Parts: sequence; C-alpha cells; structure tokens
Amino acid sequence: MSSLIELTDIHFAYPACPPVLKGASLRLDGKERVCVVGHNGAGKSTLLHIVVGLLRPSRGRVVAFGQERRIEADFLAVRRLAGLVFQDPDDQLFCPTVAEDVAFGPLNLGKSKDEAMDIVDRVLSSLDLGGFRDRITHKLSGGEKRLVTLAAVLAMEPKVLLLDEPTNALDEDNEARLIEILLSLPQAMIVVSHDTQFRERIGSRAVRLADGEIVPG
Ligand SMILES: Nc1ncnc2c1ncn2[C@@H]1O[C@H](COP(=O)(O)OP(=O)(O)OP(=O)(O)O)[C@@H](O)[C@H]1O
Repeated sequence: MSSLIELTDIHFAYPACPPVLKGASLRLDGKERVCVVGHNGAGKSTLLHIVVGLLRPSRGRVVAFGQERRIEADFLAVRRLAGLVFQDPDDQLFCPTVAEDVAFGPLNLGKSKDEAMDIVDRVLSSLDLGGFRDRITHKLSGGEKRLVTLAAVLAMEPKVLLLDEPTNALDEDNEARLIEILLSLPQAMIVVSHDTQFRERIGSRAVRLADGEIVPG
C-alpha cells in the first residue's frame, strides 16, 4: 500500500544552531496512528512542521499524498490534506469567537458562510463543544482552547492529523474524551506526546526521535 506521508533522510538546523534532524525518516500509512516520543528539544515539533512545509529541510525528501513536495505551492496542497494541531493553541486560534475560529478553515477552502456555519455546528457538537460556539476564544482555559484547536482542524476534513502534545492542559475527563474521539476518527495520525498512558491507548505504532533520527519506539 502506498504511504500517506513519507519523510526520507531529513536534515534540518535552525539558523546558527546545531542540527536538530540528522537523517530522520518516517512513514505514515493509511489508518495508522504513529506516536513519536523523544526528549525535550529532540525535534518532534520540528518534524511535524517539516511535514506541512512550515520549515524546509536542508536535505531529504518529503513525499505526501503520493507526490514529492518541494515548494510552497506543493505544501499549500499538503496543508489542506494534513491538519496540524499546534503544541500551543495560541499559535492556532486568532479569531474573536470559537465559531469564527472553527469556520476560518472551511471559509478559506471556499465554502459559503452558510456551509461553513453548518460545519462549525456539526464539528462542535461531535466534540460535545456545542456550548462553546459563541465563547470568546482568548478567554477559554488552556484545555478548552486545545479542544477548540482540534475542532478547527477537523472542520477542514483533513485526510491526516498531526497532533503535537494533544493532551497538554487537559484534565483526566477531557483526556479520556479526547482518546475516545481520536479512536473514533478515520484519519491516520502522527501524534507527538510525552503522555505514556495516552500513547498506549492511542498508538498503533511507536517511534522515537533520538539524536536527530527516527528509531523504533
Ligand atoms: N525558531 C527556533 N530557532 C532556534 N531554535 C529553535 C527554534 N525552534 C526550536 N528550536 C530548537 O530546536 C530544538 C528542537 O525543538 P522542537 O520544538 O522541535 O523539540 P521537541 O522535541 O518538540 O521538544 P518538546 O518535547 O520540548 O516539545 C530545540 O533545541 C529548540 O530549542
């Protein structure tokens, strides 16, 4: 079966810093939920950002949805198909209300206002967040913002989910709810998480990012 995402021999360094990724390779096949672990600063978020072209490797190949991706136009297409939930919700949510934040992606994809609002209602209610629709985004708690970022990404109906520390700031009940939601979703996922219990529940495969390379988890 062809892979959804295939990173091969990825090298990356931030300007004037030692290399973070030194030949990392990772493949995501359909229906897989791959968990990535690694110590703080190992480069896990960096790797996710490379998948969607927010950062460009100095060497290596990014193949996504059957095509090699090199230039911004290629990655624009990837970002429509691969939804990244950022580690920090404040990097993702920027509209006054929850409904506007969740509608932003669908509107950007060309949906009408009515279509986008239908999607907002459907996605928020599927996550049991119907009551959040008209809340002021910046007044939500950290855990509430995290769930709303997931809603904003799901509203774009991505084929792949890239989740960066999705359980950060979630209490036990909401973590259990997130696990249920993720297990019910059809999308393949790459999940970065320090939360062992969460990884054990969610992952179909685990890998480790160590010394800039992906090794078995
Ligand atoms: N914009 C940047 N400029 C310079 N260095 C950066 C930048 N962003 C990240 N780094 C550094 O690159 C390394 C990898 O960061 P990254 O956030 O990918 O690690 P991580 O594995 O996701 O860490 P954590 O588990 O703490 O979230 C770290 O040493 C970090 O300090």
